[in-house]
Amino acid sequence: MAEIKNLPLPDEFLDFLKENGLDPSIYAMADSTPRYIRYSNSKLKGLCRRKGLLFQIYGIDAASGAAVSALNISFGDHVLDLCAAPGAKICMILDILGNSGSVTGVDVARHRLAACRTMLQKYALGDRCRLFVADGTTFSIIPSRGLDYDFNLSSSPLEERVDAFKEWTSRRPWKERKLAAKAAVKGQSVKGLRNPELIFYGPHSGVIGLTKDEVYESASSEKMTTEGYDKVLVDAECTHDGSIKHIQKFENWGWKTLPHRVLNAERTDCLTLLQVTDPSRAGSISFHGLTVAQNEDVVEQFLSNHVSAGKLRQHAKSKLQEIDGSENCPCRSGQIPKTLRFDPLTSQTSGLFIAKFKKLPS
Ligand SMILES: C[S@@+](CC[C@H](N)C(=O)[O-])C[C@H]1O[C@@H](n2cnc3c(N)ncnc32)[C@H](O)[C@@H]1O
Repeated sequence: MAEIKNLPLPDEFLDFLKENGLDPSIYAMADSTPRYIRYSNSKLKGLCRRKGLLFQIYGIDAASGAAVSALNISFGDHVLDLCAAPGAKICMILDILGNSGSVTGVDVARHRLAACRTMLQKYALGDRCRLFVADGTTFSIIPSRGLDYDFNLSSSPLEERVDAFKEWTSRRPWKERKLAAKAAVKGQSVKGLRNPELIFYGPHSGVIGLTKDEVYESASSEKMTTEGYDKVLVDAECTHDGSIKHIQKFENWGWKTLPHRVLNAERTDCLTLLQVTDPSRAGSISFHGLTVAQNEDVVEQFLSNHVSAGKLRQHAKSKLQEIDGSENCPCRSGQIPKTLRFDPLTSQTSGLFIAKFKKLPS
């Protein structure tokens, strides 16, 4: 593939970069962007013990890895990944948690989340994971904390609980699929998105033994705060101008389609809405665009909505946090202190912006 600096970037895109104070040379390292992998030491040891030299590795961009590290995941955390597909970050989160806590992955794109499910199964990481096709801006299902269904302690055995979830299988009975399709059509919201639809759950995700009403119960914002997630990752959709890999795809898609696909104003506005979504407890957000409008401006907007519990009571106070270990990352500070920018040229990653917030007690 030719170096990206020699690619025929359309004038509109060059103007866009200029307007945003971005130097087109940030795309010059396209051909030499290294491939990154992550492997888990404990897993490596365990697997090596059991299967000789076999060990498990998977690819993840270093900047994406930094977005997950920013969460400072602790043993037992219940983590919400609001834009989860196709799933590189959710794999890393599950890998860090091991046999503790849980992860709930949400994405509006069913086909992308189905690809995420395939990845979880391929890497055997789905044990404590649930995947919901849902709109992250309105998602309000709390984590299941009773993660192991206890047949002995339960007052009614699994078979007696009408509608109770049993072990997940990709081969759902025809009747169940028909009912789900009917419910999905009924549940169309004003935005045209379906009500949450559970498309995968692991054996220790807390779903088995619960009824549909229990699994899909929508929590009040108060309950979401007290019983919600310990960490939230919002890997928001954006124009993707910061992603080298995305820009390279226009070689196949045609450069003329770039202004429509990347710079479409309506799309950008709608995405900004997601980017100001309130993470329910503590979380990091990461964006793949490089413009100030998609990054620092969103952080400013978020903070102004959350700066004072008294000012806007529907939002709890939030504070920007320092990202631990950032001194060892190939990134620089964003225009707002404590935020990080990985541009493709200096970081040799595919490009990312990261901000970390902590919800403060009101
Ligand atoms: C940058 S990708 C996420 C990449 C993913 N975190 C990973 O590590 O592979 C952004 C995702 O956000 C999803 N998305 C966009 N709007 C959404 C919304 N309102 N609610 C949930 N997901 C949304 C898109 O479908 C897309 O899969």
